Amino acid sequence: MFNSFGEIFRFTTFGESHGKAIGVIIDGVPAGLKFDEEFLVSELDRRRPGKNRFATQRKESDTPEVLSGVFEGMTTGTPISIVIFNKDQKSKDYSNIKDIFRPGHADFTYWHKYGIRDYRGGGRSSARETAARVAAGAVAKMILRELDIEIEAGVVEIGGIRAENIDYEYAKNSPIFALDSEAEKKWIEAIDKAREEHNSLGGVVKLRIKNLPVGLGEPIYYKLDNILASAMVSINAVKGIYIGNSEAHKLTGLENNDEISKDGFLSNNCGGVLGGISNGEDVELEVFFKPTPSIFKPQKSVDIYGNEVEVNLKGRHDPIVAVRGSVVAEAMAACVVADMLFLNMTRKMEYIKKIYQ
Ligand SMILES: Cc1cc2nc3c(=O)[nH]c(=O)nc-3n(C[C@H](O)[C@H](O)[C@H](O)COP(=O)(O)O)c2cc1C
Ligand SMILES: C=C(O[C@@H]1CC(C(=O)O)=C[C@@H](OP(=O)(O)O)[C@H]1O)C(=O)O
Repeated sequence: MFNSFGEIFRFTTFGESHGKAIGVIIDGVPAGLKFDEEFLVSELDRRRPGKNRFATQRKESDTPEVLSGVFEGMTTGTPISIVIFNKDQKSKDYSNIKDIFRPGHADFTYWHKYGIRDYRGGGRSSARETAARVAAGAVAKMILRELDIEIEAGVVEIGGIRAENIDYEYAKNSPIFALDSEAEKKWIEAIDKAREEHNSLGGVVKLRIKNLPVGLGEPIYYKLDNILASAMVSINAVKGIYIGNSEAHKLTGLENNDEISKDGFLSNNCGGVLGGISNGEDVELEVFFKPTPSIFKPQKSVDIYGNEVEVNLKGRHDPIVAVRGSVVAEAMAACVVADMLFLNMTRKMEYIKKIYQ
């Protein structure tokens, strides 16, 4: 596979935003891993909608039910399936846009591709699906924890306002996962203003992976940065990523190169990846989210019959996607790293010999 992930640790999600349930089936988890259900619940809680005014007001508890793959608190090596039942759909809110395409959302492309569309809350294209990804990410994190690999993320930019001081600890208790307490005040004002004006904002998430060994990633077809990029851009509303210093393209070679001493690298502009392979430094990236497409302002569009119409939306929507998106980005990074670790093992004779000794 050239540009995707899921060679060994892989998952499939299912379900629609207003259907009965959403869920995930995870393959490739080794047997004998302690399954921390409390942690799974807490990860889903970090992403869940309806928690505060910075998120959609849809109220879902996102309580997971583990259906398979776990016995007496341990993984069995068989597929782990997790289901989350939808509780607060309010599908009627979407009846007036049943035949109309929302600007910026996937309604137009789904209709033209399939000729049939679950219009209730965007169906499969709704980021409700990302709850299932966070469940997969929680399982990946359970594996990574055993190896002291940690993944942290938070918001570094909202509405064009950039953080000046990055503090990952601060983000853990911020209602908007802000990486900077000063910027947080300005961001909250900007989000409140956008909500009052029935508009939305975009943002950037910064993410780091700590304690990775040197050597994860393959030289051409399965580069660590390539696969991280693919995983991140697969998240709804993500339009790009940057590996390492996002100002690097403005620097000279001398400024940008990370010099090396016998104790290690003297800087980390490369974001922990050289030639597609981890170099042992923190892997750092930025993830760019567009503004939420569903806004409460009249906009021009067409219906499925080709008539020009004015769109007026109801429903409940995030005033900014990047905030909850930061939890989804962490989950996707965890899945990529778990997969890369297992792949790395299968590509080294010394590990394979150890397993068969
Ligand atoms: C966590 C999260 C929450 C989102 N919430 C909303 C929302 O409330 N309303 C909306 O229109 N889009 C929301 N989106 C974005 C849409 O799902 C996305 O823009 C849409 O599927 C079209 O895909 P694209 O933007 O990648 O082209 C959210 C995305 C994420 C990651
Ligand atoms: C329900 C969630 O977020 C949803 C993401 C979303 C979208 O279009 O992406 C649209 C809104 O919901 P609906 O699908 O009902 O239109 C959000 O509330 C969730 O994250 O669990």
